Amino acid sequence: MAANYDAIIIGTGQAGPSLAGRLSAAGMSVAIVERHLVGGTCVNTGCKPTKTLVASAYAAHLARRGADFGVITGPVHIDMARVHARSQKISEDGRAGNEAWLRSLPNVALFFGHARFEVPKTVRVGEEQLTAPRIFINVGGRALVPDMPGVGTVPLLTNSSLLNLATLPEHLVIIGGSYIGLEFGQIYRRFGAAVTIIEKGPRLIGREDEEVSKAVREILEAEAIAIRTGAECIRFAAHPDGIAVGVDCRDGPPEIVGSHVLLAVGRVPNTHDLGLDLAGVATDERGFITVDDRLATGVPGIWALGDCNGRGAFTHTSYNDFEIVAANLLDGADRKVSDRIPCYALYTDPPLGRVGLSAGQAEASGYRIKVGRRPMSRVGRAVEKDEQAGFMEIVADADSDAILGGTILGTSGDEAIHTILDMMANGATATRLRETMHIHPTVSELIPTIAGELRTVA
Ligand SMILES: Cc1cc2nc3c(=O)[nH]c(=O)nc-3n(C[C@H](O)[C@H](O)[C@H](O)COP(=O)(O)OP(=O)(O)OC[C@H]3O[C@@H](n4cnc5c(N)ncnc54)[C@H](O)[C@@H]3O)c2cc1C
Ligand SMILES: NC(=O)c1ccc[n+]([C@@H]2O[C@H](COP(=O)([O-])OP(=O)(O)OC[C@H]3O[C@@H](n4cnc5c(N)ncnc54)[C@H](O)[C@@H]3O)[C@@H](O)[C@H]2O)c1
Repeated sequence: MAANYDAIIIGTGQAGPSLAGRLSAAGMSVAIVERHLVGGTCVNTGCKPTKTLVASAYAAHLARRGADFGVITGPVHIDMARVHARSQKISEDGRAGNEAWLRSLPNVALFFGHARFEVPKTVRVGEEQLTAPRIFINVGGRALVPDMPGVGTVPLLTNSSLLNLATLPEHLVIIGGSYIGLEFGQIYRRFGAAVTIIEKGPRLIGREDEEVSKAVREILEAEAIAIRTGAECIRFAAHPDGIAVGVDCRDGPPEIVGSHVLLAVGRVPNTHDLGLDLAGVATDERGFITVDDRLATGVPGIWALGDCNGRGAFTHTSYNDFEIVAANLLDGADRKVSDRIPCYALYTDPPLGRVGLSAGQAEASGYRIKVGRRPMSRVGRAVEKDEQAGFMEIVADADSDAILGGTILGTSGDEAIHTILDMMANGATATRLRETMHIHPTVSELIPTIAGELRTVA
């Protein structure tokens, strides 16, 4: 006999649990299913443990730089067991908190097991058959392990298995020069490992403008992280000293030998084993569930939220998906994915905060733009903290004065970028931004100044 609910949620990532909370508060009965750890990627193998490691790595970096600030310390040692235990504890506390909260919700049943559709409104979890008129899919994704030569013949790490390591790799070779690769690369270099980042594209974080890629590369190279871009013939083989990574067919040493190798070449959605065909739910060629602007699939009563719908790949986009679906279902709203302004941060040190269009993206979209830019070496707060790497940039429409986007690669860039985001969300012009008084001394206080220095790009 099938157990009937008002709603079924598959996955406890960044959208599912909050949605369970809203549906429960609205008086609905909810079954929420998790096959592994409550909290999903962000809490267990993503944001939370990595940002904890970023904080430990920053502490190590600052300790080594003590003399720059007149603070004389002894030699710096990293206790990897403690570093690891700290990140695990913060992750575990997050998971336990999420799980306890879910269990406390009235009319919400938490099932552990792999959920799979049998027909459009019925899901099987082990021996249980669950039925509901509304089903929300929040199954997230996992690390992509491409079929590169040598995969399967040597041990390769992903973000999940690297986070289980409580010891320091002697030489960590990272394949992929984007978010995961760059964050882990700087973290482990600061813990004392030799680090090589290998990117197949011509530059790091290839979605960003060239100036950003170049500045990030300089920041990492200044910490003695080796970087190889344009690596076209990546292959793996066992080596007496670890793992040999073939990196090039053209120039540079053709092979790099590492003690450990991390694959950071993107993510795949967890949609292949959900029985989506039995439910009639369509996916694209990469496995992302096809949704409309309100996150509904083509099957009435089934929605997809978070990384599995391909409309975002961040914790905040998944959470925003929850807000959109909940507002439309329960508050009579008409919220859409296309209403949100893209924003994200890369947690290197200094971090990269990004919102809206970059200068390159705005030009490619056909805008006539005006741009203001200032190096962090001309931002008082950055000078006082002696963290002067990077730059700040604002892009506006030269015709309408609308703010199109911003980039802050610099100390506190992940926070200060919200100044631009919130102005954009309110439809403010660059002139309004220029006229808004900010607090001294902050990184954000230079944003109005830059808005006053916008120059039209010929
Ligand atoms: C190393 C790393 C660092 C990151 N850092 C950041 C960051 O700093 N900031 C940021 O915004 N984003 C970051 N991200 C991305 C962020 O973690 C994800 O975008 C976010 O977790 C996606 O959430 P989600 O709700 O889509 O699903 P997930 O969090 O992936 O959760 C999906 C859940 O569904 C479960 N599940 C899957 N299939 C089934 C099934 N058939 N039955 C039952 N349960 C199932 C899974 O076990 C999982 O618990 C990072 C990611 C990684 C890998
Ligand atoms: N700070 C954050 O918000 C944060 C942090 C970590 C992860 N994430 C999320 O996790 C997702 C995955 O991150 P990611 O860095 O793995 O993927 P990504 O898709 O951002 O980048 C993958 C990189 O690997 C390169 N690449 C692909 N195939 C390759 C190959 N065969 N050899 C060498 N390089 C190759 C690509 O050119 C690209 O630079 C991102 O979409 C991001 O949203 C976010």
